[in-house]
Amino acid sequence: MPILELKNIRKSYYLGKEEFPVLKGLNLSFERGEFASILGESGGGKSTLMNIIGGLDKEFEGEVIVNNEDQRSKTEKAMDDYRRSTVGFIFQSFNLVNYLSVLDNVLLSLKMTDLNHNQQIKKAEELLKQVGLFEHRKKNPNQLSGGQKQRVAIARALANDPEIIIADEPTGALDSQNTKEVLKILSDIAESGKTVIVVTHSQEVADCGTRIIRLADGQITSDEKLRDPYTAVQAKPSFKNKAMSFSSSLGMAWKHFLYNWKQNLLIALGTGIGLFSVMVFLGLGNGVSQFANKQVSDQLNPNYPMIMRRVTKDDKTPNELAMQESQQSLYSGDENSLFDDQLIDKIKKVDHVKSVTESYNINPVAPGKLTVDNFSENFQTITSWGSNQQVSAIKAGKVPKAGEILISKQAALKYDNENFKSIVGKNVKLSYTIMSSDAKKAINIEKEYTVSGVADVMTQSGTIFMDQSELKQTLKDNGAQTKTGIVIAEIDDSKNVDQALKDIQNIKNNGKKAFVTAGSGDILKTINSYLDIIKYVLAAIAGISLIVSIFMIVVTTYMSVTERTKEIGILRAMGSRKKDIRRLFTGESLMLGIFAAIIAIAGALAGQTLLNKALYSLAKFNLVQITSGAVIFAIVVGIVIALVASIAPSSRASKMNMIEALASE
Ligand SMILES: Nc1ncnc2c1ncn2[C@@H]1O[C@H](COP(=O)(O)OP(=O)(O)OP(=O)(O)O)[C@@H](O)[C@H]1O
Repeated sequence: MPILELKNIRKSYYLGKEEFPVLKGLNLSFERGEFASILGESGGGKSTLMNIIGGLDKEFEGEVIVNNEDQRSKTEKAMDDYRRSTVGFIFQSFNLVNYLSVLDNVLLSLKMTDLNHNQQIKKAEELLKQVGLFEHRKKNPNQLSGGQKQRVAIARALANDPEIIIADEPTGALDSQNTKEVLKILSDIAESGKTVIVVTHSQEVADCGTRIIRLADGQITSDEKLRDPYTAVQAKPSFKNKAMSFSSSLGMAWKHFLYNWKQNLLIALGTGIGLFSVMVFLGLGNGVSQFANKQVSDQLNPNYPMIMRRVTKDDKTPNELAMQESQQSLYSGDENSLFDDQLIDKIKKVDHVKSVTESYNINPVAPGKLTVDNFSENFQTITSWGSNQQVSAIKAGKVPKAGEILISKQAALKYDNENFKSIVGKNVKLSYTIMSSDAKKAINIEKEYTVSGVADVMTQSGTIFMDQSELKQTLKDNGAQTKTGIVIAEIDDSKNVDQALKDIQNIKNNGKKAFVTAGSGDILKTINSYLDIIKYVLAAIAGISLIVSIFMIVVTTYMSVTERTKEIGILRAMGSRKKDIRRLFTGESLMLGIFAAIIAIAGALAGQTLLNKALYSLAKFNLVQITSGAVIFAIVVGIVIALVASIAPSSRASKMNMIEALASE
C-alpha cells in the first residue's frame, strides 16, 4: 500500500482574474523506503507541489491521500497534527531559529511529543550524534558552516520520527563535500524505511535516490525507477506527538526575550517609568493625607463631636451648610443659637452619648491683646479647654486650671523664637472687650493669668484656651451671656460616632430638627476629598504615559512579528498551532509588562526611601507611602497593558499564511 498518493492534482495562481495554472493534473504515488527526486526547470511548480504534499497549502484541486486518508477532509487541527507527526521539512536555506542553540533547535520538534524533558534532551543529543554535531550542540546556528546547519535541520526534521521527509533543494547552498555528506544521511533515512522526497535541480542528487520524477510545464514528463525502494520497516516510535504545551511556548518566548534583552530593557524602562510615576504620585497622595489625618486627629479627638443649635428654616439643608448658618447666627448674638438644659438633656438621651459638656467661647468685638513684659500679641477667641482637645497637642506645660491659660505654639514662638517653652509659667495680661448679655453695652476686661502651657494647634493660632469654669465665671462676673451656643458630646466608642451624630441631627424640637454637628471626621472627610482629587489628577496625568507605553509595545511586537515571519513559517511547518504562535508573542509581551512592573516597583520603593529622607525635615513625617495595593496595581496594570498591546500583533502572527511566511527573507 503506498504511503502517499496524489490524484489529479491541479493548482493555479491568480493575478486579479487572470489564471496562471502551475500544476496541471499530476498523478503520483510513493512507497515507504523510497528516495524520490523531483527534477524540473525553475518555475516548473516543484515547490508548489511540495507545499501541497507537506500540508502547507490546501488551495488545490484533486486528492492527496496519506496512509489512506484524504487530506482535504481534515480539519485545521488534524492538519497541524499531520505536519507535526507525519512529515518533516528540510529547506534549502536551512531555516534554523537563530536565537536558539543547536540543541534547542532540535528540541523544538521534541517539545511537541509526550517525552519528558530528560528524554527529549537525550533524544536530541542522539540525533545530533547521528549527524555528527554533538560537540556543536551549544553553539548558535550563526556559528556553524552551511553543511553543519543543514545537518542540524535534518536532525530537527527527524526528531518527531516522521514517515515522510520533504526536502526542498537540501544541497542547493552546499559545496560538493557537504552535498555528499547530506545525501548520505538522506539515503540512510530512506534506508530506515522512511519516504524521502527531494526537490532538486541537480542530477548528482537525483542519481542518489531510487526514483527520478521529471516535471515540466506543470506536468510529469517522466517517472524513472533507478532501484527498488528500501525494504526496512520503520520501527514504531517510542513516543506520541502532541501539541506544544503552554509552558513550552512560554519557554520559547522567554528565550527570545533574553536574546533581545537590550531592546526589551529599553521598552520595559519606558513602560516602567509611567507605572513608577503613577505609583509615586499615589504614594505621595497617601502619605500627605495620612499626614493631614494625623495633624487633625492629634488636635481633635474624634470621639468628641461639637454640637450647635440648628437655625435653618427647613429641615432639608444638609448638616454642613446648616452648621455654617448656625455659626453666623451664634456670632451675631442670636438667642436662638443658645442651649438650655432641656435641649442638652435631649442630646444626653441619645444612644452612645456618655456625657455632654458646654463649651464656652469669648469672641471679643475687636482682637484682644495678650501682654507679657514688653511683648504683646493679638488673639481672636478665648475658648474652654474641653475633653475634645487632644492632650497630645500640648507641647510644653499642662492643661489650664483656674487662673491659668494655655496659648498656641505660634504665639509662644513669637515671644521666644529660640525657646518657645520659656513662656510657660509667665504671668500675662489679657485685655479685650465683649458685649453685655443684652448686646447693648461694651465691657472692657483686663485680667492677669499664668501661662500653663503651649499647644500646637495649627488651625487655631489666634486662640487662647481657658478652663471651662474659669471662662464661665468671667462671663458671669462681667454681666455677659453665660449660656453657650456650643456643646461637646462624648461618644463611647469611635465606631459609634457616625451613628450617634446621625441620631443627634435627627432630634426634633417643636417639630423641627434641633441640632447640627461637626466632628473631626467631617474635617478629615473634606481634607481627604480634596487630597484625593489632587492625587488622582496627578496619577491620571502620569497614567497618560501608560497609553504611550501601550503603543510602544504594540509597535515593538509588530516589529518582532515582521522580523520573525520566517520563524513563524518554520514553526507552523513543524506543526505548531495558530494558538502556539499567538502564545509566543503574547508571552513575550507579557514578560515585558511584568518586567516593566518590576522596574516600576523597585524604582518606586527606592524613590519612596529617598524622597522620605529628603522631605522628612519638612513635616517630620514620611510623606510618600506606597501601599501593597499600589504594588499589586503596578503588576496588574503592567500585565493588562502588555496583554492589550499584544492582541493585534500576535493575532496577525498567528494568522500568517504559512507559505508566504516561509518564503520571507
Ligand atoms: N504565491 C504565488 N502567487 C503567484 N504565483 C506564484 C506564487 N507562488 C509561486 N508562483 C508561481 O508559480 C510557479 C511555480 O513556482 P514554484 O515555486 O512551485 O516553482 P519551482 O519549480 O519550485 O521553481 P524553483 O526551482 O525556481 O524553486 C512560478 O511561475 C511562480 O512564479
